Order: sequence, then C-alpha cells, then structure tokens
Amino acid sequence: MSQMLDVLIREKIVAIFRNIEDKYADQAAEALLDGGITLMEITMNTQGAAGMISRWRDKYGNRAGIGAGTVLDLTMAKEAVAAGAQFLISPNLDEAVVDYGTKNGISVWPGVMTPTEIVRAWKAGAEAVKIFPMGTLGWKYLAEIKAPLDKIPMMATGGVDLDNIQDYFKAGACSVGMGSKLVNMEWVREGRFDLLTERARKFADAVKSL
Ligand SMILES: O=C[C@H](O)COP(=O)(O)O
Repeated sequence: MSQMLDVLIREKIVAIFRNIEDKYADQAAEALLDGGITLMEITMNTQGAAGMISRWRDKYGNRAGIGAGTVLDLTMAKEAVAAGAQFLISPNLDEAVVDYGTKNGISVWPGVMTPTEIVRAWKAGAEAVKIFPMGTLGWKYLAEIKAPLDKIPMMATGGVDLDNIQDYFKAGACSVGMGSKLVNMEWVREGRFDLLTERARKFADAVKSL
C-alpha cells in the first residue's frame, strides 16, 4: 500500500476545491485544516489550479496532503504532478494517467461507476477507485459491488453529506470526497470561514469513530 493510500484510509475525507477564487483559497484551506480536514483536492478546471497546488504544498505541506482533481488526461496529470500534486483524482478512467502515476510514485484514484470499470482500473494499476456519482447511485449500490470487489479500496464521491456519510462507510467505502457540502462557496465568498471550520469539524467528528 502506498503511503498516500494509507493516509487516505486513515484520514477518510478529501475536501474538493472546485472553482474557488484564488483570493479566498488560502483562508478556506486554513479553515478546513482548523476543523481537522487534512486532504485537499484542487480540481484542474479551477482557474490557476497548478499555482494553487504548488503554493499549498509550500504553505501546508507539513500538515496536509495536496492533490489534483478532475484530472481528465495525461496532459493534466503531468501539469498537476509538476506543480507538486501528491495524488490524482478523476471523474473518469484514463489508463495512461494510472500508468503515469504508477511509474512516478503518485497515487491515482480514477473515477468509475460499473463493476467492469472498477476491475479495469484495478488491473491498470489504480490502488483505489473513486465511485462517482455516488449520490445518484446510493449506498446500497456501493454495498452490492463491494461484495465481489471487496479487495479494491473505494472512495465515495458526489452527494456526500452529514446525513449519509456514515452509510457510505458502512457500505464499504474507505473514504469520501466532499465538495459543496464541505467547501461551501457561499460561505467562502461571504468570508464566513468560521462556518467552514465548524462544518469541517462536524464531518471530521462523524468519521472519527469509524
Ligand atoms: O468532483 C466532485 C464532486 O462532484 C463533488 O460532489 P459534491 O459537491 O456533491 O460533494
């Protein structure tokens, strides 16, 4: 098991920053760190994503894992890794990205939905997969595919909230990716970083006993 997968399984929550404006980004990251969230994914369709990854590695690298999300292809993967990304997450499976990560010691957690895609990602060398969109599929779907595919670590992403987070872990998720319910952009724009910290703490507490 790679060190980053170990961290993912231990920390359980990846905060997804999508389309955050650079001027708010550091305060938002610090608010989540204060609330106990230590894995941060900056999506590559965020303006200035590479610069943000690089800056956060410098500023928060000693207390957070910083990775890239929405890594759709090899070009994006190379840009993210050059910026310092420690893990790559995608909504899709691109074997070239998995292969690149494997050869360069970077964790890749590709997005998949069906059992066939999950096994294809696993065979390509992915050490974990992201089941997406989890909210649409639901925790029962996860529980059912986990029965035959129990050896493959699965991250549940999309639609995770306080009222269902524990269901996904009970169904077999090793971790969750959380966007809008954790990195609430309205609060960010209103400067309510205290609310971000409070929300982060609630999610961190919800997975502490798991
Ligand atoms: O890629 C990120 C997911 O779409 C996040 O979904 P969410 O905002 O429902 O947590």
